[in-house]
Amino acid sequence: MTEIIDGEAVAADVRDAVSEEVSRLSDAGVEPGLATVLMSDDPASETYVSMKQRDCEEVGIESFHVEIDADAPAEELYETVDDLNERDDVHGVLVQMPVPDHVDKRTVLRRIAPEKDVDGFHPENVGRLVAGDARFKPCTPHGVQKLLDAYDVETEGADAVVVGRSDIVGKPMANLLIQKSPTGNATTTVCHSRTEDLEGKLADADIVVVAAGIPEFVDGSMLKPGATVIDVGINRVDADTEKGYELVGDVDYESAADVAGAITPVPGGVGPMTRAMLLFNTVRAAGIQHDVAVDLD
Ligand SMILES: Nc1nc(=O)c2c([nH]1)NC[C@@H]1CN(c3ccc(C(=O)N[C@@H](CCC(=O)O)C(=O)O)cc3)C=[N+]21
Repeated sequence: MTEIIDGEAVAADVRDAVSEEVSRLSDAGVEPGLATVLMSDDPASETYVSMKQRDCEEVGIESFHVEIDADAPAEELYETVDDLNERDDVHGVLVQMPVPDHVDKRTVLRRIAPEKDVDGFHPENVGRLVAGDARFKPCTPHGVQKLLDAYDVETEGADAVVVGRSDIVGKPMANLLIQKSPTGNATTTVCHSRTEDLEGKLADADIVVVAAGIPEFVDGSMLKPGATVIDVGINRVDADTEKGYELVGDVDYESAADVAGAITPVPGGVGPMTRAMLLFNTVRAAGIQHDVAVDLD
């Protein structure tokens, strides 16, 4: 039987653990706060940001939100980040991606104070992760790691294939999988748009993480029977539904579920974990900034 990996359930457990740490911080006089910045008219981005605010409320994290006109000068975004960096009540700063074309993404990511960079995208935090001394693990790969752990998926010595090499998912995911740790130690292959023989790489994979950004890119015929399949894709495709679209992953769920040993659904798989790990990082950030020990790992 194929096991369906319940991201909502594991995310709820993470939120419970975060809530407890919020209480401990509060006893120490610290109220953790997260600021989200949105510079986009994209409806999906608006949905995600409002979900993040709702999550904060649920666990007792103060949330602040700044919206900037999508056609405002880039400097306005940079200065907003500077202001949030300075504020004592803001422990985490997240600038929702993507930002408009006239904004330099690298400048934004460098401008966020590394100790408030709860996405883990600042070069200092990327470097620390690669060096095996992570401060904030990027939320999506960290969430995947938690899912694998929660479902006792053995990574040690496993053959893992990551499909996609983005800075926010593919690269950090591969880094976590190769690390010398009980949740790492996998033999990891990273495939991407120039990979010659994706089928050949997937055929032997015990763990497959797909973050290609292409709807239903991987299907069951490409998987090793019993493989654990983690679908990071969240694609809105036009459909005759109330909202006018449906969410599909980067994996063809029907065919993959027939072959896989365990699989994440979309929605309800990796997405909720990404949001939960953001709360986790925010509480860690507050702990670091106020020198209060936080019991999360
Ligand atoms: N600075 C930054 N940090 C991010 O972490 C970030 C970002 N920018 N830009 C966009 C992506 C995307 N992302 C999602 C997180 C959760 C769901 C999620 O919870 N999805 C639900 C469904 C949501 C729905 O109904 O649309 C699910 O999969 O079950 C989706 C997408 C975070 N991102």
